[in-house]
Amino acid sequence: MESRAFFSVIISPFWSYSMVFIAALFRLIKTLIYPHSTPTLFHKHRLPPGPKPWPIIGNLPEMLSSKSAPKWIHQLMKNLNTEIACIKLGNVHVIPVSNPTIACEFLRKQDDIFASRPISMASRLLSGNYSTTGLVPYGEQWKKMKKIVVKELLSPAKHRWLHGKRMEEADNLVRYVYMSQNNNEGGLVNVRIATQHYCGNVIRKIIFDKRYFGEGREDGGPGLEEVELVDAVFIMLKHLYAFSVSDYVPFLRALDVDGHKKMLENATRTMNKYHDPIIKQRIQQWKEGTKTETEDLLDVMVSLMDANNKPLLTMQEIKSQITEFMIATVDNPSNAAEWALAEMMKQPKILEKATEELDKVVGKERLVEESDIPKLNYIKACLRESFRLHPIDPFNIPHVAMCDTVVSNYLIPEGSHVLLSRVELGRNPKVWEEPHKFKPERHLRDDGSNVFLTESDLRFITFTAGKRGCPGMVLGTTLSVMLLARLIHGFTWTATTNQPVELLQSEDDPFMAHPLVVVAKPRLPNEAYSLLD
Ligand code: HEM
Repeated sequence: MESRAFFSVIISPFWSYSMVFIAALFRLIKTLIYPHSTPTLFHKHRLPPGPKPWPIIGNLPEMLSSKSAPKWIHQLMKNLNTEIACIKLGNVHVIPVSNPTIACEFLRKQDDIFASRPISMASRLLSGNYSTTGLVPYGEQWKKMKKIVVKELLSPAKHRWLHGKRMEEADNLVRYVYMSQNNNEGGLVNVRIATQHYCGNVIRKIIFDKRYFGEGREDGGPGLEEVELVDAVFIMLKHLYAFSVSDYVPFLRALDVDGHKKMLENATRTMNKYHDPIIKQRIQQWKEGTKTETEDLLDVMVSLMDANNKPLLTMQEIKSQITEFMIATVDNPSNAAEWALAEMMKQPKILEKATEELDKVVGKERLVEESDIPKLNYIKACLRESFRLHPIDPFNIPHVAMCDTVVSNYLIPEGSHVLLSRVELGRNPKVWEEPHKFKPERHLRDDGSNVFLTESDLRFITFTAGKRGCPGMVLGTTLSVMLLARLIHGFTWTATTNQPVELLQSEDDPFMAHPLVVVAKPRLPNEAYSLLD
């Protein structure tokens, strides 16, 4: 009798409707929080450790009250004693990582799942509404552009084809430093200007076959136009993936609360002002048949045809891909060379060893050539050390999870933004002995074999690995090595008495706090520089 009463309660219509309603409510709430969740993963695994999020806004209040989002994230990981964390910004799970084994799980083992990029105000603006390669979420557009970039624009054959243009700029670099001489005392050189503009000149030269947009300068230095353009590139870089609050709180988007949008629009306008007329004219020339010879990468882009003999790239794709190449080329090599030279000046034995290598491989009768690069292992070790210790960005470009998955036994929900920490990977004390010391020897191999700038084990970040790995590896290596090698081989470098070299990082970004301004004196016989006339 009692059991009959019990079952009649259980199955009474009121109770069964209530149970169904409660279950549906739970499911709705969960779907709102985790729109595409995989139930078993959510049962079995926890999110990586992290601060407790507020409803809806997540940990945005803590992030906004910190001076710098990257520093706040890194400090938080230290406080939690973790090498992988989960921070909620609005509805987005942000997953910072500072351990190479975990980093390899994301970018090598589960590369297919993490091959997308976030949607953000800055990436949309800079990529021309996602018409490029690097800033574009995974999909057909990315596949199309990556194929073109790898096979048509940055292929080994194109790299060889563009050798002459790169060498012209390597000579211009030496000319610019050489022309700073007053008398036998040497000349004062702002190394940051020399390195940033060398990179800007090379990419401009190989794309547009042009180094100056305006009159230029006698000494080979940047004109006003080039200064304006490179400044615009660094504004773009600073505000791309810069934790803009409106990316996490959609209803704030129209307000541009942190002013990032305005700054990016101005920078884009500057770049377009110089690039657009050249691109438009070139497209016209090819259309009219007044240009038929392929002389630079812009010609290659304009003349690529699809199966129906129609242009493969739209004007927007050409414009935006060129902007992306500019952003991708200028920052890493210039920053690595500036920091490397400063570190080497602080440890003269290292500078001496690098100079000895250069004299042995190149001699003193000529300047460094690209064909010397394979033999310059110590120079490459110095550059690796600079990339490890002084990365230009605190984090790698974000990768986005395309479905729920488990990494390092933690749940990583679909849509998570994975941020490999360039700073903390390179300085992880479990991986690197004396992590804060500039010690190029750690990158030399016992058997004396070739040193590369690539680091596929992700113990620090240069070009990363996998689907979204950098397609500019060869060009990036060439630029970095030629830059540092030519500066060190061609000149002796000393600090001025009133401005000693200080290895101090800027509060706001990964640059040296003060540009490296030091005295350069030619160290080769005059004949070695004669080709520069
Ligand atoms: C030393 C120089 C360079 C370094 C250290 C570097 C580093 C990187 C890194 C870390 C990424 C992101 C990889 C990832 O998401 O995991 C990347 C992507 C990319 N880089 Fe580079 N890069 C360099 C030079 C260049 C150059 C010269 C170009 C082209 C002119 C270039 C074009 C690209 C492109 C298009 C992507 C996006 C790839 C994709 O999303 O599929 N990079 N680079």
